[in-house]
Amino acid sequence: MYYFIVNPNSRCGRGQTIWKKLEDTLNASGVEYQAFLTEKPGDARIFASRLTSGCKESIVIIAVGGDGTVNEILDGLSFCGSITLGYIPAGSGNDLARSLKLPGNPVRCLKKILHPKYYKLMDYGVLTYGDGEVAHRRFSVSAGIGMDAAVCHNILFSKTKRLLYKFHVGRLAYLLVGLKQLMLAKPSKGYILLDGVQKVEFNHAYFISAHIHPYEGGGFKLAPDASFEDGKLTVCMMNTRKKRKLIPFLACSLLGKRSSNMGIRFYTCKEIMIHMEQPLAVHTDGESCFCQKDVQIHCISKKLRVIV
Ligand SMILES: Nc1ncnc2c1ncn2[C@@H]1O[C@H](COP(=O)(O)OP(=O)(O)OP(=O)(O)O)[C@@H](O)[C@H]1O
Repeated sequence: MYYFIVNPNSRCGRGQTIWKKLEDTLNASGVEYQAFLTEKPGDARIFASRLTSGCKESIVIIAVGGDGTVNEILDGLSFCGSITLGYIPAGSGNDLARSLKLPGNPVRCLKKILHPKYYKLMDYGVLTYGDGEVAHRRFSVSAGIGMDAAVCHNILFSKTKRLLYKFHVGRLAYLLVGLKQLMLAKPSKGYILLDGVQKVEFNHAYFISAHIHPYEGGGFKLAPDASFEDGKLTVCMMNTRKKRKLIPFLACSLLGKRSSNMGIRFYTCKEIMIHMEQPLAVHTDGESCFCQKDVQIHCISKKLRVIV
């Protein structure tokens, strides 16, 4: 039995069309499946939780949607028995699919899942935040604080994105929101603590992102060396006095090239504590974790079995 968790609203409604095609293929192939369609944010987490809590048997869950849908599913999983995750990208950014090199065609992706040849044990990250009540949120691709998260927050509630998708230029929304946030962005003082021992202070950080996979924000290769199988986070920190230095860095990232920008620093660690002097936007896989001054992020090694 295959369990599908589908976000019909992903890519501004394209998820619904993609699911129709997948349903036709599934019905024609005669495989046994059950589908759960989300109606609102948070539903994918509830479905994943219901399917896995207390389940000691092997289970295959297939996510149909964007990185946000995978994020919610991962966040809802109870690792009681053996869980295998299949993923059919139907979102706007699809950074996980890009990194795993999954087929762009949803039906081809489905066939790959129904006849799997390769599996990978993937790391995932956990972000911890909150002063009084501490909250945890898992992520599969990346988590960040600062400008990158502000872009994600803005995109989540953007009306322009929906309009641009109607004209098939949805990715332009990321660029426009990115430019707006670039103009608004203010650097912050603070420090990071790597693996509880290495403290690094900074005065002009625009964002700090911790990666399991190299991409973020719909194709920005912020952490080219990130590996999802090394049990570690690759941390990317943009710390510069000159805001204009962000432009060549982001342009190189979008082109998938390595930047020689002096303001960018990379670290590898199992866990990181980030302190910012003022509350800044925080995201996990593009999903909002509100504004925070302090967050902790750690990596769980090779826990999630994924069909690739
Ligand atoms: N039925 C629904 N209606 C409205 N929002 C939904 C629904 N189901 C899920 N969501 C929310 O939609 C958001 C985005 O979903 P998702 O990431 O799958 O698509 P996307 O934003 O198009 O893709 P990407 O994250 O790859 O850019 C998530 O925050 C999720 O909680």
